[in-house]
Amino acid sequence: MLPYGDRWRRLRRAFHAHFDATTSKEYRPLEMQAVQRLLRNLLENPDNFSQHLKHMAGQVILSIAYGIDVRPEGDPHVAVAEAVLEAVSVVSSNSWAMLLDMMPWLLYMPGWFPGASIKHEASKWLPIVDSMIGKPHAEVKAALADGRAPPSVAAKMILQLDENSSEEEIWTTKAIPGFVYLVGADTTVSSLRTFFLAMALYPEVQRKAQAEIDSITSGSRLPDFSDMASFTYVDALIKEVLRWHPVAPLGIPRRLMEDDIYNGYFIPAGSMVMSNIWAIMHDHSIYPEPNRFYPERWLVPDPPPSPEAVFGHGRRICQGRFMARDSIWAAIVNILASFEIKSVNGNPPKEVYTSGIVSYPEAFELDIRPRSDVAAALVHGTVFEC
Ligand code: HEM
Repeated sequence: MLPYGDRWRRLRRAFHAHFDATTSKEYRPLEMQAVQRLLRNLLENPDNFSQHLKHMAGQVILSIAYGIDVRPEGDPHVAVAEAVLEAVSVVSSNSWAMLLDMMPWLLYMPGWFPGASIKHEASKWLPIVDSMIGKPHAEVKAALADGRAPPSVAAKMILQLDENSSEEEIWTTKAIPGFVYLVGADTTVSSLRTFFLAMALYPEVQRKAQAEIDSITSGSRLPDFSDMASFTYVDALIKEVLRWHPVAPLGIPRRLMEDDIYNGYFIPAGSMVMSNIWAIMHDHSIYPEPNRFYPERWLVPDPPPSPEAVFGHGRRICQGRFMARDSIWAAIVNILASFEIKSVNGNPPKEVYTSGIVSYPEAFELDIRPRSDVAAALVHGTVFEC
């Protein structure tokens, strides 16, 4: 994570140009394409739903960031990116990232020094990160030189470079598309796994949402972005997915730039501060029965504040939130329109989450079937060929 300062501001501005509310809408066709592939995968192999979610998130991000048309199975770019995510999740779940942030000198300690195993860990995964970022970037450059590069964030950024571009500007064309995968894929997968878990645990919510979708599509087509304003209950369900188990329960750690006093406590400059997003989203006085998955809480005349805080706040608020919301929306409405999600043999999955910066429901099994023959035919019929 870059410290606050001019370089961070420039990076954030560059990111914003590709992921603000307006530009993010340009990615909707790519998101829908990945969702349709997800539906097909769920139809063919429902037990592997978790893997299909990873593939979907990978497809969305690699196509937006690099214009990569990922293979339906065994795509090498997705495989490398998944290895990186695995490494990131190991590092964050062991609190190494935080440890390193607090004590960066650990990197310079000899291997026998307590805590210095982080150096060994980092040395294992840094080359993988490098290959994840460096390889697709080189491919885009080569494709641009041949005049056959599809539109992508990387292509747009490379084309903006000229002979006067600084080292930092060149680095940014690599950093931004790579960063999108690092922060975007895992978070999207986590929210969608939470969605599956909630649907198995709260079947009456699932039924209500499906009834609303059917009332708009008559069950004769799959929903698309033009239906977005028509869904009220589904909208509330998605807010509840984000609130019920926030993807990053303690946000991303921040460091104080100057001394501060909060509630009478003196906090010196340089202290690390965490935002307890989980506590904000489980405040009894604002969200009664906070542990219950209850979309109706958003449908009263004076609803609670929307769960914006799950994306952080202030000058470091999540920059991918517009795109993330669209991907999650497209996946959830289409899954609800097409599939029945149930516990296996009436045994509800356990609501157990991993720790780490990004938190996931631990592995669970589901019984996922098409809602009808018509739903299965729609899934088959509308998949874009990749
Ligand atoms: C459900 C999905 C997501 C959730 C819940 C989420 C949540 C968060 C949170 C809590 C932060 C820390 C904000 C803070 O410190 O106040 C963050 C930062 C960030 N997110 Fe997301 N995120 C999601 C998806 C994405 C996606 C898809 C992208 C990229 C397209 C993205 C890009 C970023 C970036 C670039 C930052 C760092 C901002 C900075 O430090 O300046 N996120 N996200």
